[in-house]
Amino acid sequence: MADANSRINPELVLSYKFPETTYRYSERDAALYALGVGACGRDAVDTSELKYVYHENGQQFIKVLPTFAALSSLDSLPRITEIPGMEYDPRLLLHGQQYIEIYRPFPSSGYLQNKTSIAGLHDKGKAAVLEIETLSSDKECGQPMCMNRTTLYLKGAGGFSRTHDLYSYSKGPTNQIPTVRIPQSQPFAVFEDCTQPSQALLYRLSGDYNPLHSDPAVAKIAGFSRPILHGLSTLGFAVRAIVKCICRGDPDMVKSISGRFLLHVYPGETLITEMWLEGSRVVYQVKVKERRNKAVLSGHVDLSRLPSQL
Ligand SMILES: CCC/C=C/C(=O)SCCNC(=O)CCNC(=O)[C@H](O)C(C)(C)COP(=O)([O-])OP(=O)([O-])OC[C@H]1O[C@@H](n2cnc3c(N)ncnc32)[C@H](O)[C@@H]1OP(=O)([O-])[O-]
Repeated sequence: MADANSRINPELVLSYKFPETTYRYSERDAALYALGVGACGRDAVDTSELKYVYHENGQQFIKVLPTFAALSSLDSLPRITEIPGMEYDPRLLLHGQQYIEIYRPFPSSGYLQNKTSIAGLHDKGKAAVLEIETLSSDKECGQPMCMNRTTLYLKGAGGFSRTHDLYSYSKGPTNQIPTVRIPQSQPFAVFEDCTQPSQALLYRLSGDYNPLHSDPAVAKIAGFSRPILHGLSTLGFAVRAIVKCICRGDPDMVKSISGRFLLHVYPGETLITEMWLEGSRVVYQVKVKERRNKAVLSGHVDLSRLPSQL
């Protein structure tokens, strides 16, 4: 049920129109982001990852990781505090899911135009689930670059339905990402990676300054023993592992990404990404080694093609 700080009026919320925004990024932003999702974190001369942070071997531009596409939508998210009819406790907000479609590889710098809308609102009783969709296009030529659907899980903000049936609105039939079915078979590949104790402090410089990831007092109020890692950083680790192990290091093969955050990650923990191939779809799950291999993220990544030597 809703807590004292929460009250949601679905009609008012759904009538809200986000203003269009722009997002300009440079090669420095792309490199900083790559470090925030662990590129070269274990090996500063990793030949398959230097390209994300450095002009390796005379390469003219750095390469951009596919999950960088999620950053273009971040600007609109703080606006949800301004949505009329959307009263909730922002300290209890968690990132529930992320879905990204990539229409063209991101160049190492760019200028994007964002159109954002509400794609879903659901009453889960103990929580409200809000889905925000952002279509990003190249500001100069108008070509679509990517689409992000961000699902926010607002603890304590449920209980706003006016009938017995729980309120549920979706712009499309499949907005919410169901939990993926993890195959029983041995994974095709497994990749282990360490997040750094300072990982969230580094990742936040890519644009998500929520104090849940940096302030011990705020983390305690939200129910965590210390600041937790951004969900999008964990997702970045997972997709980087898939690019490394399945795409043979080619980030441009990634067409779409979906992920559901199942449990928080503490910076400094070890992430084990398991991957299964189902045609050109990679089903994956991420576990935390230090917490008895508990699953923290699962989802799938669709590839435009498979590498020839798989
Ligand atoms: C982006 C800006 C801010 C960034 C912040 C961060 O990075 S925070 C760091 C990154 N994020 C994190 O660290 C968050 C990690 N995740 C968690 O802590 C937990 O999964 C939880 C608290 C989100 C939900 O746990 P729980 O035990 O309270 O939930 P339950 O199993 O009892 O299900 C209740 C209902 O909700 C549904 N539902 C469930 N999960 C999700 C989901 N993820 N997503 C969407 N929906 C979800 C489920 O289907 C069910 O609906 P149904 O089927 O009845 O219609």
